[in-house]
Parts: sequence; structure tokens; C-alpha cells
Amino acid sequence: CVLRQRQERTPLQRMLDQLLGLLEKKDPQQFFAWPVTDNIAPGYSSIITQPMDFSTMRQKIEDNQYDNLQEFIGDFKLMCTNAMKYNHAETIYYKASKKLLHAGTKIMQADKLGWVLNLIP
Ligand SMILES: COc1ccc(OC)c(-c2cc(C(C)=O)n3cccnc23)c1
Repeated sequence: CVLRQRQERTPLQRMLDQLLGLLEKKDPQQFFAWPVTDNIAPGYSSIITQPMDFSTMRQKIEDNQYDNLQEFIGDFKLMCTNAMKYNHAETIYYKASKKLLHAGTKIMQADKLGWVLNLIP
């Protein structure tokens, strides 16, 4: 068998990994941990054209698909806005996504990112 060469992780990958861990902690019910399926959310795939969730974001980090922090933040916001589009305002999912978006934006604000950016040599 061909041993998969263990890819060296770039500083950006290590930084995004840290950020993802912080964001996932803001979703204790794990509503955003995995892709939303049509079985648990009727008609989801016809309403949400660009689904996103934390597991997909993690895979994209592993596959080095983020070229910068802005692309990562874009997927995080997409994940949250999808939930606000599909779910009505009074649902637990809408409320959880709004809370997650605020908490995540605060974590990723440039001024607060000093410590994370220091990880990049
Ligand atoms: C009730 O337990 C779970 C477990 C996993 C979920 O999504 C991965 C969800 C879930 C997550 C969502 C979202 C994020 O819109 N959702 C919408 C409607 C119905 N269920 C969900 C709920």
C-alpha cells in the first residue's frame, strides 16, 4: 500500500485549526457540527444552495482549501446565515445561529486576533 505522505501543516492551517476549535465550543448542542440533512430539515437542500458546517470546514482546512483567514470567515458566516435563511426567527436554530455568529465574529475581530496571528512566524 502506498503510505499517504503526512502533509506538513502550514502556519495558516494551524491557526485555522485553533480558531475552529474556539468556534465549535460556541455550539454546545452541536447543531452546526454536521451537514443538515433533508430528513431532519424538510426541503433544506432546495432552499440552501451552499450548505456549510463545522465538519466540512475542518475537512477544508485539512485539504488546505483556505488560502487566507477571510475565506475561512466567509464559510463561518455562510453556515450561520444559512440557518437564519432556512429557520424561522422563533426557532432554536435561528436563535443559536445568531448567537454563534456574534460570538464567532467577536473571536475573529482583527484586534482580538493578535494572539492567533502570533502563531504565524
Ligand atoms: C435536534 O438535533 C439536531 C442535530 C443535528 C442538527 O444538524 C446537524 C440539527 C439541526 C441543525 C439545523 C440547522 C443548523 O439549521 N437544523 C434545522 C432544522 C432541524 N434540525 C436542525 C438538529
